[in-house]
Amino acid sequence: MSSSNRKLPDLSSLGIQHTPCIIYNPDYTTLFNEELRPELQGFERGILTSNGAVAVDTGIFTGRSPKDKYIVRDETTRDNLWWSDTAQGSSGNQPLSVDTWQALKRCVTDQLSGKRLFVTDAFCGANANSRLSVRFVTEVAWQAHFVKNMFIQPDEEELAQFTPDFVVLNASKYTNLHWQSQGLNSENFVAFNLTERIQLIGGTWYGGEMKKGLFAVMNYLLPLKNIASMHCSANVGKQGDVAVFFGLSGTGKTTLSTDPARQLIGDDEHGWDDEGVFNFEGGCYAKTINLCPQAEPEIYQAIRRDALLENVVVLADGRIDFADASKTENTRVSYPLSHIENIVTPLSKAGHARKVIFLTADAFGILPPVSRLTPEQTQYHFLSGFTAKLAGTERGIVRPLPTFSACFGAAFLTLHPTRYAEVLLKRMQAAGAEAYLVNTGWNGQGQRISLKNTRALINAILNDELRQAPMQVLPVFNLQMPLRLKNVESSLLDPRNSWASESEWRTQAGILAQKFIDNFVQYTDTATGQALVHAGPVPD
Ligand SMILES: Nc1ncnc2c1ncn2[C@@H]1O[C@H](COP(=O)(O)OP(=O)(O)O)[C@@H](O)[C@H]1O
Ligand SMILES: C=C(OP(=O)(O)O)C(=O)O
Ligand SMILES: [Mn+2]
Repeated sequence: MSSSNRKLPDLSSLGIQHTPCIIYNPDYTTLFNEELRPELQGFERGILTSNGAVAVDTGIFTGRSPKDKYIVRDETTRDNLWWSDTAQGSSGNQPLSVDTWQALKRCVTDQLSGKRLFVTDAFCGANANSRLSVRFVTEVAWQAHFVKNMFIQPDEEELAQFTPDFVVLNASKYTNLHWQSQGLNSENFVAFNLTERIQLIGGTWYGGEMKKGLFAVMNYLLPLKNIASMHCSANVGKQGDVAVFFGLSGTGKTTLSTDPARQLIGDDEHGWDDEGVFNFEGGCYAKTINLCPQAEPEIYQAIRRDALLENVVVLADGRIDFADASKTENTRVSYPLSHIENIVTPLSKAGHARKVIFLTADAFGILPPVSRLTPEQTQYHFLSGFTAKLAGTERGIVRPLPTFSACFGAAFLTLHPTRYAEVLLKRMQAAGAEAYLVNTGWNGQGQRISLKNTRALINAILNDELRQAPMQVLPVFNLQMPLRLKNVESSLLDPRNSWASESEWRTQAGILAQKFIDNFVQYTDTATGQALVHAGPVPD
């Protein structure tokens, strides 16, 4: 049954008792057979699709549930975490008492006791000196498959020496009926204890909680070691030129980093240390809504045996209807990096980044498709993290919602945003990196810029055409944008052209500028923050 002959892990020290059977580090064939077992019921059951990949439904939760996320407030975290209940802005880190943690842990370990369990050991982080050795315990086969796809798979030798330094206990089948008396948000919880180094999951089946959960843990550990921890994708060109693409969900990190002309490092979570940029993950998690084989051939072809589809509609003949959003807009596929042809191997790492691209999906039609940022604007826009939240990835978001998400990933930050800005700035300065803002969103007519045009703009950044292009300055936002580029129509470069008149653009730009200013107030209690205000928009 298990692909590893090693001694089975001891779960009783975690409080999990009477385990009749452990499927330990299952290989892909074992997982495939487990997921398709005909007796499986409900959300546990996989369906074989015509391209060879298994598809599952993740239940009521088809996205993360940020309101159900908690971190134990104790000696480890009390003074250094970015808590949700401080005056300095609002983070997603809701404090949990040690007592409630213990109660939740008991419920989770009770749920997992006496069950046939999947145990998966994997790394988070490509570098031995900063990676986490994570043990995932789940009842559900496809959850083990998800983490096998998304995290870095140890080789046989590494498995033989594997000692977990973080444990994820996933009790997605458990419902917490005591949530009200415990002062929690709902019967679902995603809870972290950084002293015990354990994540508990109850109620939600969404695999993204494990993926982004460990990202939040890396976001805690790495900046303390002066390593930048970044919500970005990354790739490297033939000359060894590394680019990172920051952006909130749906802005294009996965799509735009998957570029046949450049080797992919990773699509979502990276660190930047003295050697360069490295991936935390071993796989990609791509959106599949309206996936078009012509526009995104690499991702389309990655959907094959060993990939795991989520919440897609599978037709009677096994084909997938990628246009069907009836379960969710956030249909997904996870696959190991090896499903993409042009990747960095054997480790997903490369040198220092020369280009830092901030992806924003502006739903207001105000920001230019591409602009070049000064060092101050880089810090300002990194701390602001403006974008529109797209439907699907988070519970309750059904239409694009303008939002400011610090460091383009506030939901995953464990420390105050300025910590990430400081480390990134240091790394960028040392590498002589330049920053650009790329708007992958909508214009004044409500049309989204085409993938083809965004790709052309990204190429112009990466091949330095944009550096040499004649520039003009967009008023209000004071952004430097190119007047002409070879492979895109010039009129597209100035967002004002998509409005009926310049004055209409100006009116709306003023409204958006005010939102930036209101949001930035949270940073103006320090001299550094004060000094950055002038790098932001100035309404008329
Ligand atoms: N101009 C564009 N740039 C990037 N993505 C676009 C564009 N137009 C449409 N899209 C679509 O938007 C989605 C971007 O999502 P994705 O790359 O998964 O974002 P992220 O990885 O940042 O969450 C994809 O479904 C992609 O096909
Ligand atoms: C999986 C996620 O990442 P992204 O949408 O950025 O790819 C997420 O935010 O839950
Ligand atoms: Mn992505």
